[in-house]
Amino acid sequence: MKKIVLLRHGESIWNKENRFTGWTDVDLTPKGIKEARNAGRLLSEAGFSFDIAYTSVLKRAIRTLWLTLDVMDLMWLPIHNTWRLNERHYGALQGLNKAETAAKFGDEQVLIWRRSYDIRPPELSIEDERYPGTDIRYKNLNRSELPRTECLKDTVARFLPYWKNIIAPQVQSGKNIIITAHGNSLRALVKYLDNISDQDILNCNIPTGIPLIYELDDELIPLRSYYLGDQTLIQDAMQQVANQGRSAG
Ligand SMILES: O=C(O)[C@@H](CO)OP(=O)(O)O
Repeated sequence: MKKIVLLRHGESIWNKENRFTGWTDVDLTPKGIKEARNAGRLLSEAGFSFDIAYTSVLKRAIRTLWLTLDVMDLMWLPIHNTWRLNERHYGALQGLNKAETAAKFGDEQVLIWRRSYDIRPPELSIEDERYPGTDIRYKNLNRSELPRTECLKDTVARFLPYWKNIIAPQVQSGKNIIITAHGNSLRALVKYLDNISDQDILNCNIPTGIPLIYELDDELIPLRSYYLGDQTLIQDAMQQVANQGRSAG
């Protein structure tokens, strides 16, 4: 049996401010730092160790991984950063407050933008300062790879080649791996692994800073998956993520 660990970054500044984040490179809050350290503790206590780590090119995920590995005394571990694990690009919604956007456009519309599988949020123009084309970390990407907005289906399409060609062969060869990434890039992987329908993925919300363990057979088909930690708190944390897109009244 193979095991992989998926970890969403700890609380970020824009999680706390309830803003659509996407590819915006915001850092962790003090609570997010604590969550990342706690993830390391939970993993150590459960006897996990790793051979390779994968993360995005966004600091909230990178720092979460560093803190987790620090607690586990694994800072020497090779880390592979890829834009393919970045959060889903939220287009022109990036920076807007989620509850205010729901008050303006309705809870239903915001739920569609946040969780529908194949409907994209409004896109950025390439002149917009939020467009990733001028950011040096993406200089080797071509125009067609640089998103102006993404739905989850787009995130699945850009992440899956990396899973299939880079990560899955390592898992199959027996390496223990951790993937530290984002709510929606991890939903993309969960959808693929568990073969969740386009409709049902709407109800999947991944909380910050809680290790999600997948046990897989030799074909990398999941045998079971579970979060490490207090299960009641985890259910609450998932519900909180779902509620972020609701208007206050
Ligand atoms: O804003 C974002 O980029 C994501 C993750 O924080 O949010 P949501 O859960 O609304 O998809």
